[in-house]
Amino acid sequence: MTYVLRTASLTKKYKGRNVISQVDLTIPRGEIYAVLGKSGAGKTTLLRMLMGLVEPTGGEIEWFGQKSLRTNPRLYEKIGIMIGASGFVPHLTAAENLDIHRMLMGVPSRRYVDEALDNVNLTAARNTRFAKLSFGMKQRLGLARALLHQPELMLLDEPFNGLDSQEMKQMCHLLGSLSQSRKTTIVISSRVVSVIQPIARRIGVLHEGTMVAELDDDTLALKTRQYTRLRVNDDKKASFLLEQYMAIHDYTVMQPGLILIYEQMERLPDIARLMVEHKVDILELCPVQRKIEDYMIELMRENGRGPNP
Ligand SMILES: Nc1ncnc2c1ncn2[C@@H]1O[C@H](COP(=O)(O)OP(=O)(O)OP(=O)(O)O)[C@@H](O)[C@H]1O
Repeated sequence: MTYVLRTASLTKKYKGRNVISQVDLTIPRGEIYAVLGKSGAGKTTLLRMLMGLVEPTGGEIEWFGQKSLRTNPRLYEKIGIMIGASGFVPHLTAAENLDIHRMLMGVPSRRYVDEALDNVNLTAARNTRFAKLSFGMKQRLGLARALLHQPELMLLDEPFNGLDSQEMKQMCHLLGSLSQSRKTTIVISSRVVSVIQPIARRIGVLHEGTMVAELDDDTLALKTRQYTRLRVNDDKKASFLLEQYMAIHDYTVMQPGLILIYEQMERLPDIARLMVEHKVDILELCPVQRKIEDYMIELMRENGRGPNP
């Protein structure tokens, strides 16, 4: 497998305090990797180190197998960066701003500017001065700049900030299709898990500078799947009844009396009837859809780093 980006024991200290601690990442070509964490977790610091904008205090980063962007500046031709909508000239239009970037990146054809504007739905605003664009439009222009030169690796720090849900969906769709059609590798940071979950192949959960977990999409689907919660006075008898009368086998007895059932969600009334008919007392019976946000909080607690109040 070709790895586009790797870090080993990547660490950043500010004033003697670890802001990023020993982060190991291995990101293969074409993957969308999301760095998830609440405010202050260290996402921007991590992304800025990956962008070559912040010098690590310790550890290593490898881009396309090379250890330094400074001594290999041409690597930037393969990398698209988005840090909000900073660095645009306010009195130039959206298209003019992108054209500057096109020239800087040595992209020969103006067609790329039109294509980038079209990709982020900003064709109609191509002649609008940057200062007059809405916040969301500025964000989208930032993304257009990051993808204009068709980079192999995109590093996007909180690209969804300021976007409405429709715009977020469009951006997710665009990033998903870039990763599929061009095999673009995308590292994206966000505070909002529900936004990035649909497109991320893996999510790294960053908490107080430490990567507390890395979850692939199968694990996430499993951890957040729907189930029926059944609490009874006799879990052995209840389990027997579920298996014998309803052919339910995908369940776990979590603790004495508490059964989580992962199949036949629609048959909740049948479960109730079965238990009553066989004189099993039902103390609780309800469908549960665990939200991914709840799972993340649980994860942090498990790691002894419960979220701040
Ligand atoms: N230049 C700096 N000097 C000192 N401390 C810094 C500096 N940059 C970041 N920090 C600190 O590092 C920690 C992580 O900040 P960072 O901006 O990376 O977090 P974040 O997860 O991106 O947060 P947010 O979601 O709010 O943008 C914070 O405690 C912040 O105060």
